[in-house]
Amino acid sequence: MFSAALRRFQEKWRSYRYRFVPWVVFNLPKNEKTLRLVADRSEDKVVSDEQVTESLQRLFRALLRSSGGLLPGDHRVPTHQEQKEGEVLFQSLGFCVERRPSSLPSAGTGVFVVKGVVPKGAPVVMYPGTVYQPYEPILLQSIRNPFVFRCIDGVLVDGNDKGISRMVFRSCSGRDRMGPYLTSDTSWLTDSPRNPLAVGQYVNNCSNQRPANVCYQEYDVPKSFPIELRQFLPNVNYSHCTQRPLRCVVLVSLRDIPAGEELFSNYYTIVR
Ligand SMILES: C[S@@+](CC[C@H](N)C(=O)[O-])C[C@H]1O[C@@H](n2cnc3c(N)ncnc32)[C@H](O)[C@@H]1O
Repeated sequence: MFSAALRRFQEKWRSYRYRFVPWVVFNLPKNEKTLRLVADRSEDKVVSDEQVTESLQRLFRALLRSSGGLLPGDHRVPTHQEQKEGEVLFQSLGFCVERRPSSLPSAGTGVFVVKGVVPKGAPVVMYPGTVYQPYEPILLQSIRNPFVFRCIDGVLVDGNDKGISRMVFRSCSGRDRMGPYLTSDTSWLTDSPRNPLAVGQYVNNCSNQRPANVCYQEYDVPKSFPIELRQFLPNVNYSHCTQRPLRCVVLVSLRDIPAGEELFSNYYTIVR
């Protein structure tokens, strides 16, 4: 009985320790190899914003075609094979990613490359969720929520697909619709997202044994991003009135990643 209680405690601790500041500080030296010191947002770029835009638009155009939506000047009929989002991802970017049980014991779900090879410097997955400016209220949503991602400038992205977080995302997404156009995608809240990249909140933390193969990169969606492609963006602003461009976070590959590998990022980025 005592050993069962101890096991339960150990499991809870393993899952909680990433949010326990003294543990994080004590373990920083162990993560030195992958630890990133970031002084300002421009230092955070592994690839240029233009490259991120290009990759996302290539995939979103293909997803739009496969769902039957034709782009201006585009008269192609979608083939049956294109119906599956994973296949569309493979055809457009050369790899597929999926959520699966992590290769680490008691780490829950992780994200794996399941087909093809991710080349170095590619946006591999996106971090979905509601975007909060530093002054906006997130207290309730953040309680016992390991999915809140903090950007370098204090902007927060709540990638939890359950509870209040889920309701807030759905409500903000419905609110921001522009006439016939949706400006964000709520399907990342389900088991089969329309945008197959929208699983980045499930990427687990690296260790010395499992070094990071992806890193977070913040991406502000440019004004020129086509309105008909915004329906695949898995992020929405909490406040309708925010003047800032929509913040997205992509995870970019640090090296070539073959099929079969789990993605690992570094949760500890220190802002100087
Ligand atoms: C953002 S979530 C990642 C997705 C998570 N694996 C899940 O199934 O919900 C962060 C949580 O994942 C777990 N986790 C992440 N990296 C881990 C690791 N290297 N070892 C054990 N647990 C880990 C911890 O419970 C942490 O609080």
